[in-house]
Amino acid sequence: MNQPSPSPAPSISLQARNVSKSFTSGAVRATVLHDLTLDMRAGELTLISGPSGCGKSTLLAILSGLQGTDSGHVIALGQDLSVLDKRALERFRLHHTGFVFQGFNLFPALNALEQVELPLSYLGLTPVEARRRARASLEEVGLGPRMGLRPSELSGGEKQRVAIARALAKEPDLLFADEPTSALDSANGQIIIDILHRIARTHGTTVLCVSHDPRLVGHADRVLGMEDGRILSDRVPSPLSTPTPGIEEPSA
Ligand SMILES: Nc1ncnc2c1ncn2[C@@H]1O[C@H](COP(=O)(O)OP(=O)(O)OP(=O)(O)O)[C@@H](O)[C@H]1O
Repeated sequence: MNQPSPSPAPSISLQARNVSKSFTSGAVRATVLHDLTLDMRAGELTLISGPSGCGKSTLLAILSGLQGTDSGHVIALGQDLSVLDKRALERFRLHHTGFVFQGFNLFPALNALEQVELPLSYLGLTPVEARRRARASLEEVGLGPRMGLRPSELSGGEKQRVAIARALAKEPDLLFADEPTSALDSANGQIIIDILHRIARTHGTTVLCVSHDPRLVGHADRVLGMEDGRILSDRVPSPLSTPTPGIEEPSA
């Protein structure tokens, strides 16, 4: 009799190898990341948590190729980012990464559908395909009925959902979120982190989220505890038993 085949191990999609980073301010040089080595897997939401100033945003910026390392390497989707020139790095980010920030970064004059469509033109999609993807992404974050509204007509949580749809519509392999819930109340923060979690699961995206909000911990697949530029803990949190209100699981 055939044995059922074991489900494949999630693939490692993003690696930091002995990454160090320092900043100089006046006469003082401070090391912000100390020789960090990490592996992140596709299909998982990894949360980096830790106190203010411990180096979370710097780590996210380095892992996403926005900043370079002083020493060590970042290998993203098998590509060593340190060997890419500026142009190649920009192409890599355009085609493989999505970003969500604390401040939403939306254009005041554009409605939700236009916000999501705009960056897709840089990917060379036809207007028809861009519109299809933008609509699908907005539906996925629960904003189908509100895609004609401008930022001034949306709540903070809805604005962040537009920002997530904008990142998602690019179909990125790697999705980076820097404090995506810190401008939101607790209920909206949970909705946002659960959407990010669901994107990881349903699209196989590697989602890396940086936050100092301890309420998000139970919503991640993996939590890295950071202090003073070092990862001090790496754990799988206990799953939450109650679903987040306001967001339904997709049927497929
Ligand atoms: N471009 C820069 N120039 C000088 N110092 C910097 C620069 N970027 C970050 N730092 C310093 O590096 C340290 C870590 O900053 P970082 O923003 O990575 O921390 P964080 O954990 O994300 O903090 P927070 O939770 O407050 O956002 C801080 O002391 C910060 O002042």
